[in-house]
Parts: sequence; structure tokens; C-alpha cells
Amino acid sequence: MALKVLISEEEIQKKIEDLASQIDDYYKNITDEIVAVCVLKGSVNFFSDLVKKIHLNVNYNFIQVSSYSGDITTGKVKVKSWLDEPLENKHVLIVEDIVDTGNTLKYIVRYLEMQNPSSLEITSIVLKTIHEHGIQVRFPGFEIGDKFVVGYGLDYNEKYRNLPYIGYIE
Ligand SMILES: O=P(O)(O)OC[C@H]1O[C@H](OP(=O)(O)OP(=O)(O)O)[C@H](O)[C@@H]1O
Ligand SMILES: Nc1nc2[nH]cnc2c(=O)[nH]1
Repeated sequence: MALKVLISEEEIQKKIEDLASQIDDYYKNITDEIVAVCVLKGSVNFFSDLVKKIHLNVNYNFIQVSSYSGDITTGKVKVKSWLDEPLENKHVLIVEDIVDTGNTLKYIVRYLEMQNPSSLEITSIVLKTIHEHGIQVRFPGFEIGDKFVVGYGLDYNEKYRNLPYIGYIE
């Protein structure tokens, strides 16, 4: 199976600079901490690169959910681990690697909203625009078509997560 580069390492890093400066600007009047929630496993690379470029008071939190087997969604979001602090009255930024059908984010947003955060926003490094999922991603990265992509955290059966670029299997 040959891998083709869709988004290079350089393009990813440049986009993250841009997203970080949008995030800095958006929260510039907030003096409290921003809680950045990393959606494991896929978002680990994006999260790690992004938080280093944000000049705000950022706290980390992590959740692990999964719903894909290979390149097919099971349609069921399985929670493997969840937050370790309440989010009531916190400004929360969900950090995702990809929005595809939107099922994962719909699930996460539904449960996080129950905690009454002061605000809840989303950033995702990749978005597939083929679905009408109605999720508002405040800080969107790259829009791609209907391709199954890997690399930069994204896997195919746990493989390829450590690639520094985003590619697709031909
Ligand atoms: O919009 P959706 O169709 O719900 O797809 C997006 C989700 O799919 C992937 O997670 P996956 O279930 O593969 O778990 P992983 O992050 O551990 O790889 C990805 O990391 C997103 O969280
Ligand atoms: N690795 C990977 N996971 C996904 N989850 C939803 N869409 C995708 C995709 O294109 N690639």
C-alpha cells in the first residue's frame, strides 16, 4: 500500500501557528485559565504542537473515545477514559484531529455541555466537508474531501500515527 502526502509537515505547522494566533485573539480578554481538552488518541500530536504556540493560561485535560474499526465507523462512540476535573464555569476548548461524520464531537459536546462550562469551542486540524453534521468548529484547520487520511495522530488500525504529515492510502 503506497502512502501519498496530502498535507505536508510544513503546511501543518504553518496552519497551527495561524490557529494559535486566532485562539490567542479570541480569548484575549479572559483572565481565567482555558481548559484544552485533548481527544485521544488521534489528537495527541495536534494538541501537543498547538498548546506550545498559545500564549494564554492553558490547563490540560484528556478524554479517550473511539468509534472506528479500520476506516469504517461503528457508529457507536466508546468512552475509554474521561475528564479528571469538573468543567463548570471553565472556558473549554476541545482539540480534535478530524471531524468526519461528526458523531464523536456530537457525543463529546452533549456530555461536556451538561457540566455548564462558561464557554465551549472546538478546533480540529482536519475537517471533511461532505457531511451535514451541524457542528460549529470555531477554529477549523484543513478542509478535505472524502478521503480516509492517516498520519499526524490519525491511524489505520493503530498504524501511521507517528507520521509528521497527513497522507492517504492509494
Ligand atoms: O466525526 P467522526 O466520524 O466521529 O470521526 C472522527 C473521530 O474518529 C477518529 O477517532 P477514532 O474512533 O478512530 O479513535 P482514535 O482517535 O483513538 O484513533 C478521530 O480521532 C475522531 O475522534
Ligand atoms: N485515521 C482516520 N480516522 C478517521 N476518523 C474519521 N475519519 C477518519 C480518517 O479519515 N482517518
